[in-house]
Amino acid sequence: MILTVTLNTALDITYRVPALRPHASHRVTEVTERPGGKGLNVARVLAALGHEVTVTGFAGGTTGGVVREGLTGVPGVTDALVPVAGATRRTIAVVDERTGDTTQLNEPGPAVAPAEWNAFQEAYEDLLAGVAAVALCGSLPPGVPVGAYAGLVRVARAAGVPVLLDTSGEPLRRGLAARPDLIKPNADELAELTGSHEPQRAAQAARRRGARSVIASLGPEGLLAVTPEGRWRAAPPAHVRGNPTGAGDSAVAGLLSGLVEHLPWPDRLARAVALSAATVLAPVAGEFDRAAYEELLGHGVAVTAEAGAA
Ligand SMILES: O=P(O)(O)OC[C@@]1(O)O[C@H](CO)[C@@H](O)[C@@H]1O
Repeated sequence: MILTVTLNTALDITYRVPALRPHASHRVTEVTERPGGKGLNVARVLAALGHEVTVTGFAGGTTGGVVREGLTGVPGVTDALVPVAGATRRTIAVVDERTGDTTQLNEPGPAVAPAEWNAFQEAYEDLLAGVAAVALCGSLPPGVPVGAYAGLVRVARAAGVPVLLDTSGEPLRRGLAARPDLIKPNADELAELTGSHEPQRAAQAARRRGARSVIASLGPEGLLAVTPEGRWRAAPPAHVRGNPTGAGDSAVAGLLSGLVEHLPWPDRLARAVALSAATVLAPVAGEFDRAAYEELLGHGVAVTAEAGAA
């Protein structure tokens, strides 16, 4: 069993428009709605790979109800979301059909009361018993303390559960000090965290600040892994075009599944890159194209060792 935490769950709404233009009114040609927030995306991909997953975090209001309803039909996913009085947020992705570019608008999320945050922390401790790994994913809703992830990392480590942290900004900075096993920042998040725009150097700096392993996602160039066991780059065969929403979450699912299956790093990275690219190729944001995934895993992804000590 794997646990994913999404404190700021979302109802992800994707609009397709012929062309997105500022100041203009648009006719939406297609609308899709699905349960979102990074940890829920990670959970769906893990379940599709055959893992049993429990999801927790907060859900409330009508949107929270829609999110929970949407999870009921997903085999392998158990809903352990904690109720909150405020309404779960919506996020809007607007896809420009002409260019394929996506513009993302994320609401802040519900205000979480101190009693609700305490209830979550109690539930989290109970859920950690017996899980093989936990992923802490995404932004924090208002009211949740900025050091929340640091606390959740500490509790997981005390319980002996490997912990992956996928967030940004101050919550990431504070979370690092609690020494997570793995972080998966993108190049911008890593630069913001460390002040270095050179991914190798920035990843090493993030390790010095507390992360055991750093897997930097470099967009179309794939992943850079800096770990105590070595350094690797993993890249898809060619530039993959499509909607990148959820591609990072699929990479997290690949890394986490590889961790609990005790795969060697190169295999974990190949899986993460193949899943990520197959998510970009899928027509619906946050889902992956299984045929493309298998094809990429078979021949497509190149994993190369990098020189230098980890
Ligand atoms: O606001 P956050 O929590 O950072 O990101 C939320 C979000 O944009 O990330 C996912 C894609 O990675 C979407 O499902 C989701 O709505």
